[in-house]
Amino acid sequence: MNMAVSVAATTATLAPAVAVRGLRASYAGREVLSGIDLDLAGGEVLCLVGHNGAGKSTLLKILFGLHPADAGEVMLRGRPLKPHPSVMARDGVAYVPEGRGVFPGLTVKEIFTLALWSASLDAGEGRARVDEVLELLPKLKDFWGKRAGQLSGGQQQMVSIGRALLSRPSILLLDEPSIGLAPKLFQDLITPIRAIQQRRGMSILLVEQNVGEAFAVSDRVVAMKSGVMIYEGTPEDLRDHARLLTLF
Ligand SMILES: Nc1ncnc2c1ncn2[C@@H]1O[C@H](COP(=O)(O)OP(=O)(O)OP(=O)(O)O)[C@@H](O)[C@H]1O
Repeated sequence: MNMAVSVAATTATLAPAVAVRGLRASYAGREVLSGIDLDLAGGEVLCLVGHNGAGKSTLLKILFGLHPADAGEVMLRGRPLKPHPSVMARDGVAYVPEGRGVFPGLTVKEIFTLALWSASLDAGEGRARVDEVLELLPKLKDFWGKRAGQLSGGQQQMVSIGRALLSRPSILLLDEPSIGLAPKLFQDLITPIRAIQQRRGMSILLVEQNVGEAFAVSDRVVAMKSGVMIYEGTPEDLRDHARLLTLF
């Protein structure tokens, strides 16, 4: 066996799905991330919580290549890289932005068709992927032919997440999926995602304000405040730290 290859393969297996070190970022010269060190393990659901403006969305955007870092390093499965949306998507990362981001004039079917087309999947593979997502989120079938702009916030959120799952990501970046959703609707959405995450060993970085529901599906929690991490632990630990919970 080639020892160098074997060691490299082992390192890649053990490496976190995503790691950032010393990450700094700003908007127009105002620093909003001030040295973030974070690991997202393989198969882990990590919930990022914190006040409005703490920098959570910016961190997700940097990881998908939608905002540049001023300093620091991003590693994907142990490999340093400069994130760019096309590179990240090719490497199995999917990003669901805050606010859904679905085209209001297209039907759900058209939105999925467009996603399959941009992923250059052949028709057979495309159908299999759609069937898989519809099996996971069967409620999508109820509004399959409707324009996204006519759907409720929760339904649009489901479309947005379903579209992201079409690519069978190994790493899912989810920015506040609960926004505008009643707790029951959020549960309907997050429970099947947690199920597929466990089946496939997918890693999820979940930004949430709605800590009650989000903690129920998370393995670990990181709290941020004003661009720095202030706490890291299990959801149970954080619930026990009432003082910390008042911070966000
Ligand atoms: N496009 C932008 N231009 C300028 N400043 C921005 C921009 N986006 C975010 N900011 C600022 O960067 C800081 C971090 O914002 P960010 O959206 O990352 O925080 P957040 O923790 O996700 O907040 P929220 O929970 O409200 O979404 C805030 O002060 C915000 O005002």
